[in-house]
Amino acid sequence: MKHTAYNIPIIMSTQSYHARPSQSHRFVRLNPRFDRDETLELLKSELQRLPQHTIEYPLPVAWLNFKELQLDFFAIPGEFCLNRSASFQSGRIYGMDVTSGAAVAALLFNFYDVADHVTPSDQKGKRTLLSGEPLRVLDLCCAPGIKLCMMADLCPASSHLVGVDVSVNRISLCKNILIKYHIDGCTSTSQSTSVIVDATDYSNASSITPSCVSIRLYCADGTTFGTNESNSNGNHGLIFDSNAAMEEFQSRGKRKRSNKSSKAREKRRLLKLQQSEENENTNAKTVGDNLNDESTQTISKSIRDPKNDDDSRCTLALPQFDRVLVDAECSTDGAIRHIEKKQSSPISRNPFWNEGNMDELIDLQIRLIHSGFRLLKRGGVMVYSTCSLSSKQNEQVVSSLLNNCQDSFLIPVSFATHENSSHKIPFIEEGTLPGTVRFNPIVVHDPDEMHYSVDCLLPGSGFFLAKIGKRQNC
Ligand SMILES: C[S@@+](CC[C@H](N)C(=O)[O-])C[C@H]1O[C@@H](n2cnc3c(N)ncnc32)[C@H](O)[C@@H]1O
Repeated sequence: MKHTAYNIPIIMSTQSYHARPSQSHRFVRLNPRFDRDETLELLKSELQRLPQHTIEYPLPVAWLNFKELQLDFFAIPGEFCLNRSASFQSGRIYGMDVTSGAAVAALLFNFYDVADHVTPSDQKGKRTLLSGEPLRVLDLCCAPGIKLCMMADLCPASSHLVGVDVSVNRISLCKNILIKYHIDGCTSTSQSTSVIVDATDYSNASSITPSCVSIRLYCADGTTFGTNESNSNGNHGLIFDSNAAMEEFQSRGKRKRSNKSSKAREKRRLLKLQQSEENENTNAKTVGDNLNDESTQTISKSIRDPKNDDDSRCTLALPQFDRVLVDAECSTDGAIRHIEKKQSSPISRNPFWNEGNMDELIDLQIRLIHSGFRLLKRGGVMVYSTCSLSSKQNEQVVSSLLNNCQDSFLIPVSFATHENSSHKIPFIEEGTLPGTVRFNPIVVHDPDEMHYSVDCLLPGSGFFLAKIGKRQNC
C-alpha cells in the first residue's frame, strides 16, 4: 500500500461500497448527566430534518458504545450542523471524534488491554473502571478540553481532575466548555436565537445529574508543571476551580452572565485556593521528606529531568496522579481536513509546525511525555496520543520514554476486533511499536467488506495512542 510522507495510507480504490454510509460523517458522545432516551429522542428528531440516508442515524459505534459504562458514541451525517442544534446547545451531546474517545477509554478502562494483568480472574471480561475509588487524573495538554470533559463524565465520584495547557486562549476556551457542561450546562440554550428545534422541553435543569468530580485548570507549561521552574514567578497559573465556579454560579442566582464584581470575586477565590495549595505543598513536602509510604508519594520524590536525570528542579510536593493523559501538540497531519489540504495543494498554508521545525516539535513531545510520566504515581497508567501518523512523533517518542525510564512499560491495547465478529475493523491497526494503536482516517478497500457492520466502516481522524504503565517497584 502507498503511504504519504507522514505514513498515511493513500486510497487506491474509487469503487463504491454496499450500504456504505456517507463518507462525510461525524461523531457525537452523549452527556451521561442527562436522560439518555430523551437525548436520543431529541437528536433523532433533529436528524429527521436532514435529507434521507440509507442507514439510520444516529448510529451507535459498537466498539465505543457501552451504555452501562456511559461510553456512548454515535455517528451522525457530516452535514448536521452541531452548533445550531438544540441537543448540542443544551449540553446534551458533545461533538467528539471516536479516536479521542478511544484515548480516554484506553486510559480509564482495562478491557481494551490485550493482556489484562490487573483485574482479578473472576472479574475478567467485565466492563468496569479499574477501581471505583476516586482517581486523581491529569490532562497535561488539555485545551480545548473535549477529552477532559469525557474523563470528568466517566471518573468515579469525588475524583479530582487537573487540566494544564500552555496557551492562554485555548485554556480559556477550555474553561468555557467546562462551564457549559459541568457548571451551568442548561443555560447555553437561553442565548440561542436559531435553534432547529425548540430546546425548552429538553433543557430542564432538574433532569441533569450534577457533576460529582472536581476540576482545576492551570495555564502552565506541561514540560515543567509541578516543578519549581513552573512556579518561578510565584504563580501556578490556576485559572479555574469547579467548586469555586459552582459557588459563584449559585451566588449569582438567576443572573447567568458574570459582571465585574463576580469576576473580581472569582479572582479572589482562585488566589485564596492557590495560596492554600502552596501552603499544603510546603507542609506535604516536609512530611513527605520523612515518610516513605505510598500515601505521601509526591512529585518531589520522583522528578527527573529526562535529559540529565537531575533532581534539582524538584521542589513542589504536588500529589502524583493515578492517570495521566499526554495528548501532545503535534503536526496534526492525521486530521482528515489537513490531509485534504495537503493533497489538494502541495504547499501547505503556513502550518505552524512544518518539516523545517520538526525537530523542535519532537523535542517538545519528548519533554511532555517525560513530564507526564514523572507526575504519574507508581502503579499508575498514562496514555500518550497525537493526531499525527508520523512515527517520529509517535512510536519514537514512546520508545524514548521506555528506553530512558526503567520503571516504564508498555501496556498493549487493541480496539481492532469487533465484539460480534472475528473481522478486524479495517481502519484500526497496530503501530510499528507492538501494542500501540494507529487509527487511519480512511477505510482502505477490503474485499471482505461485506462482513463488516456499517459502523466499522466509519473511520475517525488519523490518530495514534500508546498506553504506558509505571512499575510499583523498580
Ligand atoms: C492536541 S491539542 C490537545 C487537545 C485536547 N487534549 C482536547 O482533547 O481537547 C494539544 C495542546 O497542547 C498544548 N500545548 C502545546 N505545548 C504545550 C506545553 N508545553 N505545555 C502544555 N500544553 C501545551 C496546545 O496549546 C494544545 O492546546
